[in-house]
Amino acid sequence: QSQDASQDACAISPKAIVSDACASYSTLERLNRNVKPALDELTQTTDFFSHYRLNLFNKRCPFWNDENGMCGNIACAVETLDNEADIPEVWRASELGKLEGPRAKHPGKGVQKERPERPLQGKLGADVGESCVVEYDDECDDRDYCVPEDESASSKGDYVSLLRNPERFTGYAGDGAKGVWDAVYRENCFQKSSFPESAALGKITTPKGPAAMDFKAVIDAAGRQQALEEQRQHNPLTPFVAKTGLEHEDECLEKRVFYRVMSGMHASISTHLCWDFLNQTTGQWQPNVNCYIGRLHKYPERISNLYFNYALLTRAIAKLGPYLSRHDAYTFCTGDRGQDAATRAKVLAVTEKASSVPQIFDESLMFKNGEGPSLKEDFRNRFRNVSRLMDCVGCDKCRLWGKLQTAGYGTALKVLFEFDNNDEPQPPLLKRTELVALFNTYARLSSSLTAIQKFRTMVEEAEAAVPDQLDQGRKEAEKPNHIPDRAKKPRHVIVSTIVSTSTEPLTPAPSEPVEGDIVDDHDLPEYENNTFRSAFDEEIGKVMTALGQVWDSWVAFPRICWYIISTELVRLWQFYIGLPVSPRTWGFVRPDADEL
Ligand SMILES: Cc1cc2nc3c(=O)[nH]c(=O)nc-3n(C[C@H](O)[C@H](O)[C@H](O)COP(=O)(O)OP(=O)(O)OC[C@H]3O[C@@H](n4cnc5c(N)ncnc54)[C@H](O)[C@@H]3O)c2cc1C
Repeated sequence: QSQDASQDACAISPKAIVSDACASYSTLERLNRNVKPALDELTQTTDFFSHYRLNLFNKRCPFWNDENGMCGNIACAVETLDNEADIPEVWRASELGKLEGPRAKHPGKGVQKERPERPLQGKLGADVGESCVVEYDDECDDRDYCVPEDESASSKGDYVSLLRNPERFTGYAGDGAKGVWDAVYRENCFQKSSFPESAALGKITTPKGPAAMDFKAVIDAAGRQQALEEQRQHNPLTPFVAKTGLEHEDECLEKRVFYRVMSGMHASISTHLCWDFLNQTTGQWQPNVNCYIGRLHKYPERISNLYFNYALLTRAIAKLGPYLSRHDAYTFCTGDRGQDAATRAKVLAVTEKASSVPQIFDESLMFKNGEGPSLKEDFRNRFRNVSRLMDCVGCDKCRLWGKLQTAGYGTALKVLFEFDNNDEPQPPLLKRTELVALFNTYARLSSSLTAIQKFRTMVEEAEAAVPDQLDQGRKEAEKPNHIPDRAKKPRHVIVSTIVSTSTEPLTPAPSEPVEGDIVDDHDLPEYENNTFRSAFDEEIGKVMTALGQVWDSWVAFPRICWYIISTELVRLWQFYIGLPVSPRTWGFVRPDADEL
């Protein structure tokens, strides 16, 4: 397809290229409703796609000493959840972040050669056909966007069950988590002129090499990111305006796409942790609207990036369909033909549905014009650095999903940019881990889209409920950012009944309305502290009013005494000289409860 034709096809607005994906929000939501059942079926009912191999424990963070950021140690847990000692052990951050279920080690080369029919050394569980899970060692490819899992580790890692370790709230927060996100966004600083190629983070080849210095070299760029963030905070609360990444508008498409992929991944993780949030008061897993408002609803651009990622992955999956059906090399369960055919059918059901919206994202526009071609290598190296950064995530479950999702996006980029490369007619074959990561990342985005829609409904319901109860004028004056008080209240958000539109696996709908939130105020994100601040201000206001009343009564006291004495003297005189006595005009009255 020609570039001009695709530009026309994308021309949904005068600034067509800025919107980057050629589909509206509602089109993507409709598509998601169509694809999601098949995608859930694939990722939740097949052994092949519900187990992932990764090196979770044997790789150290190559960029800094990450010991302080580890959620496994109690210091991190105390940092994120105050009074942790008072919380039952199973709800502590260090526990929530742990992996569950049996794990099996990747077989060594010798074992693979000797006993290919029964390759795993560990046990994954009775229901798992091992031949559907194992991955044979493949050579790495220059065209990879992620670092191979065994790059710096002696072990090839473990297979873990994704179903037994859902992505959800873990309590991982504080400097460790923030440091990783900051470093991820710093990778977006493509500054070829001021950032020499030799210092590019993508050139890091050894852990603990020049990387730490390079991070310092780009620290200025973080200031710009902060400025953008402040700019974002002033966005009006209209989450679905077509205002997609405007602050990146001056950048070329490639740089914008890089930022969007990172931000969209971050938004998806935030969505899942808000949707599957642990209420430590009741012990229930449930959506936390307040968390959603603070992390996503107030930032339409983040939601837009999430939708952009959905479009990007949809395009990659659709593009992969013909390759998966054509190439015999893709077997999903070696040694079990029946299961192989069943899994293949489920894969193709997803790729077929994903192909139902053509022109969803046009990758042919990337790395073509201007500085585009020279950016490709840089883009790939930066993406590899992000995948290395995932080893700095100090919480097992978060690291699992962080690694899986970066690998998933890396695979999508590989499919988009390397599969029809005219210079290299032979497309690279995908490894098992890449396929599993790609489809599970797509499933994550799919769940995020569903959760975002439900969250939006909850906020709308909360907004609609407020005018009945409050005077409209007072409400507008009191509501910062037009978020209803009920929706903003930090510790007592009532989650209204969730309208279920699909067989959403993430939805732990509460049986009855319960209060949300568990984090203590000093560690709360800004949005939650804002509400604490307003409550504090309100209390101070009441104290000041009370002090004013006490002061007024002290000032009035001599006057009141004089009034009582003088009227009583008049009444006494009237009585003494035989006149009718005037009725008493004062008395002792107890204040009622409201006045107190
Ligand atoms: C790879 C990774 C995986 C994680 N997985 C989990 C998990 O599974 N469960 C869990 O409970 N926690 C997880 N965390 C932690 C979680 O993402 C947050 O870091 C944590 O909840 C603290 O949130 P926060 O409000 O301080 O801001 P953070 O989410 O840490 O964000 C840091 C800063 O980045 C900016 N920002 C936030 N969102 C976006 C966005 N979408 N786009 C652009 N900028 C943004 C904001 O300026 C914000 O202040 C993970 C962290 C990482 C690094």
